[in-house]
Amino acid sequence: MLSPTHNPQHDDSTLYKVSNATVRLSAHGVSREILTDITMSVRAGEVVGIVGRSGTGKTTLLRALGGLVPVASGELNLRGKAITSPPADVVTVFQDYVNALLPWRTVERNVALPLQGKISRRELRERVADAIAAVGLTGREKDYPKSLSGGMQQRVQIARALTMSPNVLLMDEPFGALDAMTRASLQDEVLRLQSRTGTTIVFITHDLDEAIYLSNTVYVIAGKPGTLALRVDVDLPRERDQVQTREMPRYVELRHRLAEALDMVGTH
Ligand SMILES: Nc1ncnc2c1ncn2[C@@H]1O[C@H](COP(=O)(O)OP(=O)(O)OP(=O)(O)O)[C@@H](O)[C@H]1O
Repeated sequence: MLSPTHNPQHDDSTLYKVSNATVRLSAHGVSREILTDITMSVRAGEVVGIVGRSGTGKTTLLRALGGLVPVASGELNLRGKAITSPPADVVTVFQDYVNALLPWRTVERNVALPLQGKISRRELRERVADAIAAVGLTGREKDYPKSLSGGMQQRVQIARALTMSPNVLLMDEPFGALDAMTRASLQDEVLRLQSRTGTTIVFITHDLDEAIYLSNTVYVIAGKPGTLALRVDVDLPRERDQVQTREMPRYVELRHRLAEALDMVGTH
């Protein structure tokens, strides 16, 4: 289904390059600096996790990467070009799954929406079925969003993003609404898909374990305005396992460093 692109082991070409970027947003006529002095890069095929306390600007950073908000100063480049509008091959999965789906369309018709009329009906049917299977919703194709749990609705949104075969997938707390079991299996499904397709993923999570488990690199955003306080390279074997990976001494060490940067040590 998804076109093979880059493999992180063999390709370290820079996809995103962000240098000293500042993002300002205005509300009620007052402009405020939300992010300051952001410098980061994302390689093609990398999985990058962003963690940080509430209100530090994680969603704003993701929106900037998706071309949905501009940088006020500094640079934000995708493949060497400044981002001025949402790039065609970048797909964002929003936190607000309730409003992300069209209530009058069934699961399969929601998933099919972005590609309708753009590819043959046969290919569309196949891609939709693949994506629905990938998020574990086979059998629910004809259901309407309102008859699904919040977690299932979020999975439909993820399936819709997958059918688009994006080169870059930006996800804002994609698994936040899911129960622990579903969350673990969807994490593994995303890892499998990612290693098969080389899709670059940048995602936000409040869960340090999820950040380490899925990522090659984790960034901590802290402060107001938010800035990148720490970058952690997750130098664990890329083959992750829900039990073994989390028991590795290195995993525990990385978790501790992140918790310290988030000021969680001693309180959790
Ligand atoms: N459109 C907007 N206009 C003005 N300020 C905004 C806008 N959107 C967000 N903000 C402010 O920017 C700051 C960062 O918000 P953002 O949603 O990026 O943080 P976050 O780290 O994703 O938070 P959370 O973890 O709670 O989702 C907050 O203080 C928020 O009030």
